[in-house]
Amino acid sequence: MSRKKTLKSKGASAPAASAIPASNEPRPARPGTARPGPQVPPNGLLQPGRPSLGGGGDFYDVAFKVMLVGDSGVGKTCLLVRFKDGAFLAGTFISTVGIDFRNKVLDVDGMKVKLQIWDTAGQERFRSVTHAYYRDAHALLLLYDVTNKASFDNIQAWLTEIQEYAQHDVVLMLLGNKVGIPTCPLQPGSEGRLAPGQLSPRSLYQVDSTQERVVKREDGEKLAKEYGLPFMETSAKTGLNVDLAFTAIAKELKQRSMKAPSEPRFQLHDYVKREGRVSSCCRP
Ligand SMILES: Nc1nc2c(ncn2[C@@H]2O[C@H](COP(=O)(O)OP(=O)(O)OP(=O)(O)O)[C@@H](O)[C@H]2O)c(=O)[nH]1
Ligand SMILES: [Mg+2]
Repeated sequence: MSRKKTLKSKGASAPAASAIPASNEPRPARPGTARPGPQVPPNGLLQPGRPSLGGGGDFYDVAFKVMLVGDSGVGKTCLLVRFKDGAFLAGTFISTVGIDFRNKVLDVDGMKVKLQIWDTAGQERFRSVTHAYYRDAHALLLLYDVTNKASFDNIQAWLTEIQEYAQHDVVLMLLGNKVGIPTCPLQPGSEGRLAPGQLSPRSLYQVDSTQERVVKREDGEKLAKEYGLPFMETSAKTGLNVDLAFTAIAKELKQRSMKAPSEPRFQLHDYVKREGRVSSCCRP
Protein backbone atom coordinates (compact mmCIF):
# COMPACT_ATOMS: atom_id res chain seq x y z
CA MET A 1 0.00 0.00 0.00
CA SER A 2 1.52 3.28 -1.02
CA ARG A 3 1.65 6.10 1.48
CA LYS A 4 0.44 8.46 -1.19
CA LYS A 5 -2.87 6.69 -1.55
CA THR A 6 -3.47 6.38 2.17
CA LEU A 7 -2.61 9.94 3.05
CA LYS A 8 -4.55 11.39 0.15
CA SER A 9 -7.66 9.64 1.30
CA LYS A 10 -7.17 11.19 4.76
CA GLY A 11 -7.81 14.69 3.63
CA ALA A 12 -10.28 14.11 0.84
CA SER A 13 -13.82 13.65 2.07
CA ALA A 14 -13.47 14.15 5.76
CA PRO A 15 -16.54 14.32 7.97
CA ALA A 16 -17.30 17.37 10.05
CA ALA A 17 -14.69 18.02 12.73
CA SER A 18 -15.81 18.00 16.35
CA ALA A 19 -15.22 21.25 18.12
CA ILE A 20 -13.64 21.53 21.55
CA PRO A 21 -16.18 22.38 24.26
CA ALA A 22 -15.17 25.21 26.58
CA SER A 23 -15.70 23.04 29.64
CA ASN A 24 -13.35 20.33 28.44
CA GLU A 25 -10.43 22.53 27.53
CA PRO A 26 -7.12 21.49 28.96
CA ARG A 27 -5.63 24.13 31.18
CA PRO A 28 -2.49 25.83 29.92
CA ALA A 29 0.70 24.01 30.76
CA ARG A 30 3.61 25.94 32.13
CA PRO A 31 6.02 26.49 29.26
CA GLY A 32 8.28 23.53 28.90
CA THR A 33 6.17 21.25 31.08
CA ALA A 34 5.21 17.83 29.77
CA ARG A 35 1.59 16.93 30.50
CA PRO A 36 -0.53 13.82 30.01
CA GLY A 37 -2.84 13.70 26.96
CA PRO A 38 -5.96 15.86 27.11
CA GLN A 39 -9.48 14.47 27.20
CA VAL A 40 -11.16 13.50 23.94
CA PRO A 41 -13.66 16.25 23.09
CA PRO A 42 -17.24 15.09 22.52
CA ASN A 43 -19.02 15.95 19.28
CA GLY A 44 -20.88 19.19 18.69
CA LEU A 45 -20.36 22.89 18.26
CA LEU A 46 -19.95 25.31 21.11
CA GLN A 47 -22.67 27.65 22.15
CA PRO A 48 -22.19 31.04 20.48
CA GLY A 49 -20.48 33.57 22.67
CA ARG A 50 -19.05 31.10 25.20
CA PRO A 51 -15.99 32.58 26.91
CA SER A 52 -12.72 30.80 26.44
CA LEU A 53 -11.37 29.26 29.63
CA GLY A 54 -7.78 29.13 28.52
CA GLY A 55 -7.63 32.21 26.33
CA GLY A 56 -7.91 35.13 28.70
CA GLY A 57 -11.68 35.58 28.45
CA ASP A 58 -11.89 35.76 24.65
CA PHE A 59 -15.30 34.98 23.20
CA TYR A 60 -15.66 32.47 20.44
CA ASP A 61 -18.25 30.44 18.57
CA VAL A 62 -16.25 27.33 17.91
CA ALA A 63 -12.82 26.02 18.90
CA PHE A 64 -10.37 23.61 17.37
CA LYS A 65 -7.12 22.05 18.33
CA VAL A 66 -4.14 22.50 16.03
CA MET A 67 -0.73 20.86 16.52
CA LEU A 68 2.65 21.97 15.26
CA VAL A 69 4.97 19.06 14.46
CA GLY A 70 8.34 18.58 12.81
CA ASP A 71 12.02 18.16 13.65
CA SER A 72 13.66 20.11 16.43
CA GLY A 73 14.80 23.55 15.26
CA VAL A 74 12.50 23.91 12.24
CA GLY A 75 10.78 26.89 13.88
CA LYS A 76 7.54 25.57 15.40
CA THR A 77 7.72 27.70 18.52
CA CYS A 78 8.75 30.77 16.54
CA LEU A 79 5.89 30.25 14.10
CA LEU A 80 3.42 30.12 16.97
CA VAL A 81 4.89 33.18 18.67
CA ARG A 82 4.82 35.07 15.36
CA PHE A 83 1.16 34.16 14.86
CA LYS A 84 0.08 34.83 18.43
CA ASP A 85 2.18 37.89 19.28
CA GLY A 86 3.47 39.16 15.93
CA ALA A 87 7.05 38.89 17.17
CA PHE A 88 10.12 36.86 16.31
CA LEU A 89 12.11 34.96 18.91
CA ALA A 90 15.62 35.73 17.74
CA GLY A 91 18.77 34.79 19.61
CA THR A 92 19.62 31.61 21.42
CA PHE A 93 17.59 28.59 20.40
CA ILE A 94 15.69 27.21 23.38
CA SER A 95 14.31 23.82 22.47
CA THR A 96 10.77 23.07 23.66
CA VAL A 97 10.47 20.54 26.44
CA GLY A 98 7.38 18.33 26.14
CA ILE A 99 4.43 20.32 24.92
CA ASP A 100 2.74 23.68 25.46
CA PHE A 101 -0.19 25.56 23.97
CA ARG A 102 -1.43 29.06 23.14
CA ASN A 103 -4.92 30.21 22.11
CA LYS A 104 -5.89 32.66 19.43
CA VAL A 105 -9.38 33.67 18.30
CA LEU A 106 -9.79 34.49 14.62
CA ASP A 107 -12.70 36.11 12.85
CA VAL A 108 -13.50 33.76 10.00
CA ASP A 109 -16.25 35.10 7.77
CA GLY A 110 -18.14 36.55 10.71
CA MET A 111 -17.61 33.61 13.06
CA LYS A 112 -15.23 33.64 16.03
CA VAL A 113 -13.00 30.62 15.64
CA LYS A 114 -10.65 29.80 18.48
CA LEU A 115 -7.53 27.87 17.64
CA GLN A 116 -5.90 26.11 20.54
CA ILE A 117 -2.42 25.62 19.14
CA TRP A 118 -0.20 22.95 20.61
CA ASP A 119 3.53 23.44 20.21
CA THR A 120 5.29 20.10 20.43
CA ALA A 121 8.92 19.30 21.11
CA GLY A 122 10.68 18.06 18.01
CA GLN A 123 13.33 16.17 19.92
CA GLU A 124 13.09 12.40 19.69
CA ARG A 125 13.12 11.93 23.46
CA PHE A 126 9.72 13.68 23.81
CA ARG A 127 8.02 11.67 21.07
CA SER A 128 6.06 9.46 23.48
CA VAL A 129 4.67 12.57 25.19
CA THR A 130 3.46 14.14 21.96
CA HIS A 131 1.95 10.90 20.63
CA ALA A 132 -0.77 11.19 23.25
CA TYR A 133 -1.91 14.51 21.82
CA TYR A 134 -2.31 13.52 18.19
CA ARG A 135 -5.63 11.79 18.59
CA ASP A 136 -7.49 14.97 19.59
CA ALA A 137 -5.93 17.25 17.00
CA HIS A 138 -8.27 18.64 14.37
CA ALA A 139 -5.38 19.95 12.29
CA LEU A 140 -1.63 19.47 12.04
CA LEU A 141 0.94 21.85 10.64
CA LEU A 142 3.95 19.79 9.63
CA LEU A 143 7.10 21.89 9.32
CA TYR A 144 10.52 21.46 7.85
CA ASP A 145 13.35 24.00 7.60
CA VAL A 146 14.39 24.98 4.06
CA THR A 147 17.97 25.42 5.32
CA ASN A 148 18.10 21.91 6.82
CA LYS A 149 17.89 18.98 4.41
CA ALA A 150 17.54 16.38 7.17
CA SER A 151 14.38 18.08 8.42
CA PHE A 152 12.92 17.74 4.91
CA ASP A 153 14.05 14.12 4.54
CA ASN A 154 12.34 13.34 7.84
CA ILE A 155 8.94 14.51 6.60
CA GLN A 156 8.06 11.02 5.40
CA ALA A 157 8.76 9.61 8.86
CA TRP A 158 6.56 12.33 10.36
CA LEU A 159 3.78 11.42 7.94
CA THR A 160 4.02 7.79 9.00
CA GLU A 161 3.77 8.86 12.62
CA ILE A 162 0.78 11.09 11.85
CA GLN A 163 -0.89 8.22 10.05
CA GLU A 164 -0.40 6.05 13.10
CA TYR A 165 -1.47 8.45 15.85
CA ALA A 166 -3.72 11.15 14.39
CA GLN A 167 -7.40 10.96 13.40
CA HIS A 168 -7.97 9.72 9.87
CA ASP A 169 -9.70 12.98 8.91
CA VAL A 170 -7.16 15.38 10.45
CA VAL A 171 -6.49 18.49 8.36
CA LEU A 172 -2.83 18.45 7.40
CA MET A 173 -0.63 21.13 5.85
CA LEU A 174 3.07 21.04 4.95
CA LEU A 175 5.14 24.16 5.63
CA GLY A 176 8.71 24.89 4.54
CA ASN A 177 9.90 27.45 7.11
CA LYS A 178 12.72 30.04 7.14
CA VAL A 179 12.30 31.34 3.59
CA GLY A 180 13.00 34.99 2.95
CA ILE A 181 11.16 37.90 1.44
CA PRO A 182 13.28 39.10 -1.51
CA THR A 183 15.45 42.07 -0.79
CA CYS A 184 15.57 43.59 -4.28
CA PRO A 185 13.24 46.48 -5.19
CA LEU A 186 9.58 45.66 -5.08
CA GLN A 187 6.85 47.13 -7.22
CA PRO A 188 4.48 49.25 -5.13
CA GLY A 189 1.88 47.04 -3.53
CA SER A 190 3.61 43.83 -4.55
CA GLU A 191 5.18 42.72 -1.28
CA GLY A 192 6.63 39.29 -1.76
CA ARG A 193 6.41 39.48 -5.54
CA LEU A 194 9.16 41.01 -7.62
CA ALA A 195 9.31 42.69 -10.96
CA PRO A 196 10.85 40.44 -13.62
CA GLY A 197 14.56 40.86 -14.21
CA GLN A 198 15.34 42.33 -10.83
CA LEU A 199 16.78 39.22 -9.23
CA SER A 200 20.11 37.53 -9.49
CA PRO A 201 19.90 33.71 -9.86
CA ARG A 202 21.01 33.39 -6.22
CA SER A 203 17.78 35.03 -5.12
CA LEU A 204 15.89 32.05 -6.41
CA TYR A 205 16.96 30.19 -3.32
CA GLN A 206 16.89 33.07 -0.91
CA VAL A 207 16.31 32.50 2.77
CA ASP A 208 15.65 34.95 5.58
CA SER A 209 18.98 34.35 7.29
CA THR A 210 22.63 33.82 6.54
CA GLN A 211 21.97 30.08 6.26
CA GLU A 212 21.75 28.77 2.72
CA ARG A 213 18.57 27.31 1.39
CA VAL A 214 19.08 23.62 0.67
CA VAL A 215 15.50 22.57 -0.03
CA LYS A 216 14.06 24.11 -3.17
CA ARG A 217 10.50 25.28 -3.23
CA GLU A 218 9.84 22.83 -6.06
CA ASP A 219 10.95 19.91 -3.88
CA GLY A 220 8.49 20.92 -1.18
CA GLU A 221 5.74 21.27 -3.75
CA LYS A 222 6.54 17.88 -5.22
CA LEU A 223 6.44 16.12 -1.88
CA ALA A 224 3.20 17.85 -0.92
CA LYS A 225 1.62 16.86 -4.21
CA GLU A 226 2.73 13.28 -3.78
CA TYR A 227 0.86 13.09 -0.47
CA GLY A 228 -2.03 15.32 -1.50
CA LEU A 229 -1.19 18.03 1.03
CA PRO A 230 -1.60 21.79 0.82
CA PHE A 231 1.82 23.42 0.94
CA MET A 232 3.32 26.82 1.64
CA GLU A 233 6.68 28.29 2.44
CA THR A 234 6.76 30.48 5.54
CA SER A 235 9.04 32.63 7.64
CA ALA A 236 8.52 33.05 11.35
CA LYS A 237 11.18 35.74 11.14
CA THR A 238 9.46 37.99 8.58
CA GLY A 239 5.92 36.68 9.05
CA LEU A 240 5.64 35.50 5.44
CA ASN A 241 2.48 33.37 5.06
CA VAL A 242 2.23 32.73 8.80
CA ASP A 243 -1.23 34.25 9.36
CA LEU A 244 -2.33 32.72 6.10
CA ALA A 245 -1.41 29.18 7.17
CA PHE A 246 -3.46 29.42 10.37
CA THR A 247 -6.33 31.25 8.69
CA ALA A 248 -6.54 28.58 6.00
CA ILE A 249 -6.71 25.89 8.68
CA ALA A 250 -9.39 27.82 10.59
CA LYS A 251 -11.48 28.27 7.45
CA GLU A 252 -11.28 24.58 6.60
CA LEU A 253 -12.16 23.47 10.13
CA LYS A 254 -15.01 25.93 10.41
CA GLN A 255 -16.46 24.74 7.12
CA ARG A 256 -16.18 21.09 8.13
CA SER A 257 -17.91 21.74 11.43
CA MET A 258 -20.98 23.22 9.80
CA LYS A 259 -23.66 20.60 9.25
CA ALA A 260 -25.22 22.32 6.25
CA PRO A 261 -22.84 24.99 4.99
CA SER A 262 -24.67 27.89 3.41
CA GLU A 263 -21.64 29.02 1.46
CA PRO A 264 -19.83 26.97 -1.22
CA ARG A 265 -17.37 24.40 0.09
CA PHE A 266 -14.04 25.94 1.13
CA GLN A 267 -11.19 24.68 -1.05
CA LEU A 268 -8.09 24.57 1.15
CA HIS A 269 -5.63 23.67 -1.62
CA ASP A 270 -6.89 26.39 -3.95
CA TYR A 271 -6.93 28.95 -1.15
CA VAL A 272 -3.29 28.50 -0.13
CA LYS A 273 -2.19 28.38 -3.76
CA ARG A 274 -4.04 31.57 -4.54
CA GLU A 275 -3.21 33.54 -1.39
CA GLY A 276 0.29 32.27 -0.62
CA ARG A 277 3.15 34.65 -1.29
CA VAL A 278 6.30 33.31 -2.80
CA SER A 279 9.79 34.28 -1.77
CA SER A 280 11.08 34.73 -5.27
CA CYS A 281 9.84 36.36 -8.45
CA CYS A 282 11.33 33.72 -10.66
CA ARG A 283 8.34 31.51 -10.38
CA PRO A 284 5.06 32.12 -12.17
N1 LIG B 1 15.98 32.77 9.99
C1 LIG B 1 14.97 32.19 10.62
N2 LIG B 1 15.19 31.57 11.79
C2 LIG B 1 14.14 30.98 12.39
C3 LIG B 1 12.83 30.99 11.84
N3 LIG B 1 12.02 30.29 12.67
C4 LIG B 1 12.80 29.89 13.69
N4 LIG B 1 14.07 30.30 13.52
C5 LIG B 1 15.21 30.04 14.41
O1 LIG B 1 15.40 28.64 14.44
C6 LIG B 1 15.72 28.21 15.76
C7 LIG B 1 14.73 27.18 16.22
O2 LIG B 1 13.44 27.76 16.33
P1 LIG B 1 12.31 27.14 17.26
O3 LIG B 1 11.02 27.78 16.91
O4 LIG B 1 12.69 27.19 18.68
O5 LIG B 1 12.33 25.62 16.77
P2 LIG B 1 11.36 24.44 17.19
O6 LIG B 1 10.88 23.77 15.96
O7 LIG B 1 10.32 24.93 18.12
O8 LIG B 1 12.36 23.46 17.94
P3 LIG B 1 11.99 22.40 19.11
O9 LIG B 1 11.29 23.13 20.19
O10 LIG B 1 13.30 21.84 19.57
O11 LIG B 1 11.15 21.33 18.49
C8 LIG B 1 15.76 29.47 16.62
O12 LIG B 1 17.11 29.90 16.75
C9 LIG B 1 14.95 30.48 15.84
O13 LIG B 1 15.37 31.81 16.07
C10 LIG B 1 12.64 31.66 10.60
O14 LIG B 1 11.54 31.72 10.03
N5 LIG B 1 13.74 32.24 10.03
MG1 LIG C 1 9.94 24.63 20.10
